[in-house]
Amino acid sequence: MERTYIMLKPDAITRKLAGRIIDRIEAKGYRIADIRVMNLDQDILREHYAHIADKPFFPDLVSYMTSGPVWGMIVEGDNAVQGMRILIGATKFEDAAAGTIRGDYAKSTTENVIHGSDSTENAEIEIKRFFGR
Ligand SMILES: Nc1ncnc2c1ncn2[C@@H]1O[C@H](COP(=O)(O)OP(=O)(O)OP(=O)(O)O)[C@@H](O)[C@H]1O
Repeated sequence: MERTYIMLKPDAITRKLAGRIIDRIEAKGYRIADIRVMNLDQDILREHYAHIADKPFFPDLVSYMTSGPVWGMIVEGDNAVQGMRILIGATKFEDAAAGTIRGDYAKSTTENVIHGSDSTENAEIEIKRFFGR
């Protein structure tokens, strides 16, 4: 059993896609072990996105991620980290395949609906960051 940190981003919530996305996660056999509605601030985003904080698109990313609440989730299952990344699809909007969550719903590379941890190590760091455990 593995766990990963998944976050439905503000556009997923305002566009009322959360139910459909959670359906796909559960249909794949994963379990939502915890869920939390949060409003993120600049400080936590600087920490979470430290690897891209110097990129030119970072200010747009912060205004997008603070534009409304996000739903943070702990998702559990076999190979959950890699499996969720496959279900989510590519970061680049134009590369996200049809049938993946981003391929079907993302409107741009920034407004891309969902986040998933990229390694088991980062999953544990992110779960601690957003759930404190
Ligand atoms: N070239 C870009 N232009 C605009 N926004 C970008 C770009 N690259 C990344 N982003 C935004 O920053 C987020 C984090 O980028 P990262 O490179 O960590 O991709 P990711 O691991 O697929 O995404 P996430 O960490 O959200 O799961 C992306 O999900 C996207 O919202």
